Amino acid sequence: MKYIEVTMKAQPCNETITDVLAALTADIGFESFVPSEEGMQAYIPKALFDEEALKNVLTDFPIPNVCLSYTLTEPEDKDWNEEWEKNFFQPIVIDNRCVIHSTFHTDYPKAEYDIVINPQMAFGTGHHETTSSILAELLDADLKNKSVLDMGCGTSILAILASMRGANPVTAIDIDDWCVNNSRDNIALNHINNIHVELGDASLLKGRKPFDVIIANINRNILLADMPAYTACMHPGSELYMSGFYIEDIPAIQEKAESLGMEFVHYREKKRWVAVKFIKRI
Ligand SMILES: C[S@@+](CC[C@H](N)C(=O)[O-])C[C@H]1O[C@@H](n2cnc3c(N)ncnc32)[C@H](O)[C@@H]1O
Repeated sequence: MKYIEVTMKAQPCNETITDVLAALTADIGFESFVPSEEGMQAYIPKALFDEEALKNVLTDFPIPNVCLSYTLTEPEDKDWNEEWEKNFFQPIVIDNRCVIHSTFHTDYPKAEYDIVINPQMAFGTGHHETTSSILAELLDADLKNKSVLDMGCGTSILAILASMRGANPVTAIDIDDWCVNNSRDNIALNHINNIHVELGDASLLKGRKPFDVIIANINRNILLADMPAYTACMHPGSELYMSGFYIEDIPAIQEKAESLGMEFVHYREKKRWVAVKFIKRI
């Protein structure tokens, strides 16, 4: 898949501004973000790129007195992958229990769960706050023999940890064929054989048997739109973990979830990004 690289400059520039910029551009389809001192580079599949939507995000930027500009390039897939792997992906340890590294890392800490990810263009190395918060939730959850669905699986990092923690069977779904292929590679790299990967969205869930646990790290608007499809394949007691939105989005997410018979359990916050846990009651 061809990606567009957009270099955005903000004046002034700080972490809050790049976080808000990442959240707003994620809502219009951007998938990967690399902050810099002057702003950030963001990546979007060429097929999804809508320059007018980008201009609107920059024009309507909610933080006052920020001057924003952008330039576009179309990087070669291979160059981008090599660049990203060399410069941006360092091994990461979650809660002292789970290490995530790539095949090109030789020196990384040992941990109870050792996950190998070659992310290429897919989202999900454990570095983003949303991924690490859900990984931490999965480390705390009882997943033994539970059926798990990972919606918006990206690299399938969450599905892989769920499987390592005893979940069975595991289904991983992503709307992006690059992520589906990358998931299959990562699942094989980790010698896992109970994750079934599918290309598509929430419409694939119609008529499915209930899952014991559903994980969805996507974004606020997609979660609000797709939550009815998720809860339609849950039973009383099923757990739903969601991330990809900010702390101020919790009331909207909670209201929707409760209208679908879900009970709020708790949330985790990292740099204003949150992961929430719900249990289906009816
Ligand atoms: C924020 S990434 C999360 C990746 C990974 N699960 C993680 O936690 O790091 C969101 C993923 O959702 C996928 N996605 C976007 N819209 C979707 C939809 N409607 N249904 C399923 N997947 C979707 C994107 O392609 C992307 O891989």
